[in-house]
Formats: sequence, C-alpha cells, structure tokens
Amino acid sequence: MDAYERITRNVSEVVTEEEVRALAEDPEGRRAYVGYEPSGVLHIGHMLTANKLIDLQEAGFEIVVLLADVHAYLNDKGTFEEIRETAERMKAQFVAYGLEEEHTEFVLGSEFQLDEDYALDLHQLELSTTLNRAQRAMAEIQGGDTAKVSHVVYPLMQALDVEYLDLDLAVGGMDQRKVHMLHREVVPDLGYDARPCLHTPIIANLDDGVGKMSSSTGVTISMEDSTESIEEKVNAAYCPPTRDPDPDGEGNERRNPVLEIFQHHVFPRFETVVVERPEQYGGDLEYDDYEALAADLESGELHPADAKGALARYLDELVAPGRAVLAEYDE
Ligand SMILES: N[C@@H](Cc1ccc(O)cc1)C(=O)O
Repeated sequence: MDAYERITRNVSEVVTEEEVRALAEDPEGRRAYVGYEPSGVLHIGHMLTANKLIDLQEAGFEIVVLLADVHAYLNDKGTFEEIRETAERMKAQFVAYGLEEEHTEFVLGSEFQLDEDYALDLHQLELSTTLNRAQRAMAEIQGGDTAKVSHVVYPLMQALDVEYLDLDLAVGGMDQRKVHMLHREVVPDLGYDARPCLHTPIIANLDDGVGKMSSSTGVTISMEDSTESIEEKVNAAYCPPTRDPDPDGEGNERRNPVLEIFQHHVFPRFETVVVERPEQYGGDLEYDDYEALAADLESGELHPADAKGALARYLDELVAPGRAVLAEYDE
C-alpha cells in the first residue's frame, strides 16, 4: 500500500485530492489532527477517527489530538472542571487504544484558545462571517434548533485551531465537513493557508441500519462495555446477508452496521480475521481483507450469526486496553 492509499483508505471524502497527494509525497513529520469534545467515554465513533490517525502515524505523520475543552464548554457539555477531568481520562484511553505517546501530542484547547492573538483573530472572523453561515456549519454538531451565541463562535474557533496548531491536515467524521469547509473559506481572509481535510464515514445505526450510530439515539459500543455487553449488542445488531443498502429496491436506506464495523474497525487493526465455526459447519474461515468477508456473507458462505460472533470477539480485543484504564480511574 503506498502512502496515499494508506492515508485515504476507508475515507468518505478527500478535500482536495490534489492537496492530499502532495502531502503523501513527503509525509514524514507532517502534522494531522482530530479534535474531540471531552464528554462521556470513548466510543466507537471516536475510535473510527483514531483508526485514521493510526494510519497517518504509520504513514509518517505526527499526530495532534485536540482535547477541545473550550468547545465542549461552548456546546454545554458540563462545567469546565468536569470537562477537564474527562479530557484526562480520554487521553489515557486514546493511548491505550494505540496512539503512540511519542508520536502524539495531546493538547487542551484552553492552552492556546484563550491567548490574545487567538481571541483577536476570532473576533475578526466573527466580524466577517454571517450568523447564518456559522449556524449552517454547526447544524450537524449541535443538533436541535436552539442555537446559542456559543454555537456560532464554536465553528469559527475550530476553523482557527487548524492554523494555531500548525497543522498540515485536518481529519474528522463527515459531521465535521461543513466546519472544515467554513475553515477553507474564511482563514485566507486572515492571511492563513486553508488546509486539506479528510472525512471518515459515520457508521450506521446498530439496531436497524437506518441513519447514524449515536449514543444519544440508540445503541453504541464504548470502552466502558463489558465483554458480555459487547456480545449482546452485536448479537442484536441488524445484519442482512448483503451490503446493498436498498435490497428491496424501495429506496429506504438500511445499511449493514456489522459489515461497516468490520470494514472500519476490525480490518484496519488486524492483519487476518478468523471466524470460528464448529467443524460440522465447515470449520474456521480466515480473511485477509474486508472484501472477501463481505462477499462470503453475500453468497451465504458466511452466516450472519458467525460473523457477529467474530465481530464481538475482535471488538472486545480493541476495547479491552481502554477498559483496563477506566478501571484504574474508577478505583
Ligand atoms: N467539532 C468536534 C470537536 C472539535 C473541536 C475543535 C476542533 O478544532 C476540532 C474538533 C466535535 O464535534 O466533536
């Protein structure tokens, strides 16, 4: 796999391909980031962008994880003190998950976002951005329709972070794309270069494959889950024997979350995936890549129940180190 392939594998969007190709030609020491609002525990959504950071680390990038405490505060995620505490836990979990500490810089937003230069740049952006533009950029992050003043300051700060953290590449889920587009549009007015962005997909809802997996609207898998609870959730997941999101041709999108988790969480982190089966059902199956597994599910060679059993086992392995860290915190 060449550097460009590794950098862009499994992403939904590359902005722009040309700019990312230029980075891939000389990836050593380049800086890429994801920002996270410290809130709750690390879950499968955070882990997906973390997988991309691990890919980038393997391609030679230096990684910056922004623990966006001020952003979480602006988005009403608790008191500053609570948010800071959560940020500490989150950092420990990311390290346990596989972000090597020597190549990862963990930065709290409040370390630079309260400085004078930053504040004045922010005010300049406030002056040149309409409320409507900022609100549109925030729609997917904030949800609901009760935008506060804090919610329009939020995306402008995110746009500035890319400059102040001296980054070459911004990474986020598809829910961040509008903020990234805002960044590309507005920072040149301040005399800064817009940076390229990568957007990772959002996994389908575990229960029914409709819409996005989210802790607020349904089942999600987190670093707090026990082995048994992962098994339960995966066993109950929607898993038709197809990757076609519209198998009955009626236009009601239902994706296959089990396959999506194999593709985005398991195959990027394990070289081979073994599906255990009793001898009488044909014995174990072994896969080196996602395509082969998906094809077997479609052909009927791989039964959804066996696929789920394997998925729960691999997810448990990914979550286990973070779970151990949490147990230490709770002592
Ligand atoms: N907007 C991100 C958090 C974030 C904050 C600041 C950034 O610079 C980047 C990302 C989220 O929804 O969780």
